[in-house]
Amino acid sequence: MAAARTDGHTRLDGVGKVFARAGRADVVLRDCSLELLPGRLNVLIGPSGCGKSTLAKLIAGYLPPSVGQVSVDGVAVTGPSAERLMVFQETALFPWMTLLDNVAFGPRQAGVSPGEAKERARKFLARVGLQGFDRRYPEQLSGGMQRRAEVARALINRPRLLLLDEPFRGLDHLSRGLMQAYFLDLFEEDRPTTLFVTSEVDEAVLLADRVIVLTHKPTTQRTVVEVPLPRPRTAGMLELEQAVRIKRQLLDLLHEESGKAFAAPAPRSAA
Ligand SMILES: Nc1ncnc2c1ncn2[C@@H]1O[C@H](COP(=O)(O)OP(=O)(O)OP(=O)(O)O)[C@@H](O)[C@H]1O
Repeated sequence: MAAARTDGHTRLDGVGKVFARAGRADVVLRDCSLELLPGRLNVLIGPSGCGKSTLAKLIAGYLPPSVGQVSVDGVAVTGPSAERLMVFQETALFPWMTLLDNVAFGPRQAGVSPGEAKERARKFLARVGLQGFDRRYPEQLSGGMQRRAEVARALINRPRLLLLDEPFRGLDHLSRGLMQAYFLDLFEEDRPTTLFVTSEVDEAVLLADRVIVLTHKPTTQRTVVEVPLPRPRTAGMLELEQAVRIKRQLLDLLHEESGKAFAAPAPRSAA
């Protein structure tokens, strides 16, 4: 296992996010302060609709905060950057490029020669079990394979920060398990600073070094739950007493926060 990366330290300080919807202010985040620790797999979990994707997009620089500041390694985030890469549920592979060209795209943009970029891309495709699929186009692959290619396409660039917004949502149980295993393998090799958004408690415990639990909307950090299970991780570890205990703790927190969401009146004021 390589040494963990030391960059990508991310902070949200007093962040608020308000959307205007049908003439009303929808306060999604309010006074939200939290940190993503470098070289660690930071998982973000919270009640349905609380603003997990919004938070990931603020860090990626796709959305500006209404108030407060987002910074990475002490530098304020003011827009998207190749140093902060985001993987979504929906495929973002270029449909007109082969898998190899899709994965080689980042290094090519960074000025790496075509031969070297393709060589590196082949290695990354092999690491996600897609050797032999170099010449296929995205539409010729299953959804799970497309997402594996996408994770390879992000990681090949060695971003300062890797953001994944429920990348395995909607996959069947077996495909999801396979994706998690490939992803763990990639993460444990390079230990990039990672934010992984999920709504699945099992997935959170299996992957995370630390789980950031969000409150109901208007959202802020409720608490951070450490997951001190050893690495490399395997799905079997979810049966360990320690894992079961953490899972129960997370479920209790989520039930509590989801319950509050039902009890709370619709927010009207700005953050
Ligand atoms: N671009 C936008 N314009 C207006 N409202 C938005 C926008 N993006 C998100 N919202 C609102 O912000 C709230 C939080 O949405 P978001 O998708 O961030 O939550 P989530 O926790 O990721 O949801 P889920 O659990 O369903 O994945 C929702 O009420 C949503 O309608």
